[in-house]
Amino acid sequence: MRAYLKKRFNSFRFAFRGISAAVRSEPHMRLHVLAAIAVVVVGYTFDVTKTEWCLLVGSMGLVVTAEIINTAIETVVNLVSPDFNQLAGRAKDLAAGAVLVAAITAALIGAIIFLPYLLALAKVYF
Ligand SMILES: Nc1ncnc2c1ncn2[C@@H]1O[C@H](COP(=O)(O)OP(=O)(O)OP(=O)(O)O)[C@@H](O)[C@H]1O
Repeated sequence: MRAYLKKRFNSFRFAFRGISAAVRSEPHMRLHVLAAIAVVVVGYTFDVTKTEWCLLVGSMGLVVTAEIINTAIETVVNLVSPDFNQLAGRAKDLAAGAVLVAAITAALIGAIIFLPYLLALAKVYF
């Protein structure tokens, strides 16, 4: 039982080490984290509903997850194919494409949620 718990604990430790490595090594990852903090601040400011929070949290999780997987793919490609190789390039382009799709999806969800709040605020002031 003790060995089992230690193994599970180590799995979490390695996973957190992976997240930390992505944040430290990837400028894009730091941008996603900053964007997520901004979304949380704006969400609190507008007092968005629970359903809207779920969509925002889901979107942020999607983008950060995609970026971590992209970083993992880039790392493996660099390991197995440090020299130019068409397939290596395609693998990296595909992984980067996944991040872009996740980011566009998150941006659209953010716009759908926040635009009505922003328009209501604009009506009060203008
Ligand atoms: N070994 C390779 N062979 C062929 N093309 C490559 C190779 N490495 C990179 N490329 C091409 O260059 C592009 C950029 O690669 P790079 O490793 O710099 O990724 P990046 O998106 O700039 O990563 P980062 O997130 O670190 O900024 C890839 O998407 C791919 O098209």
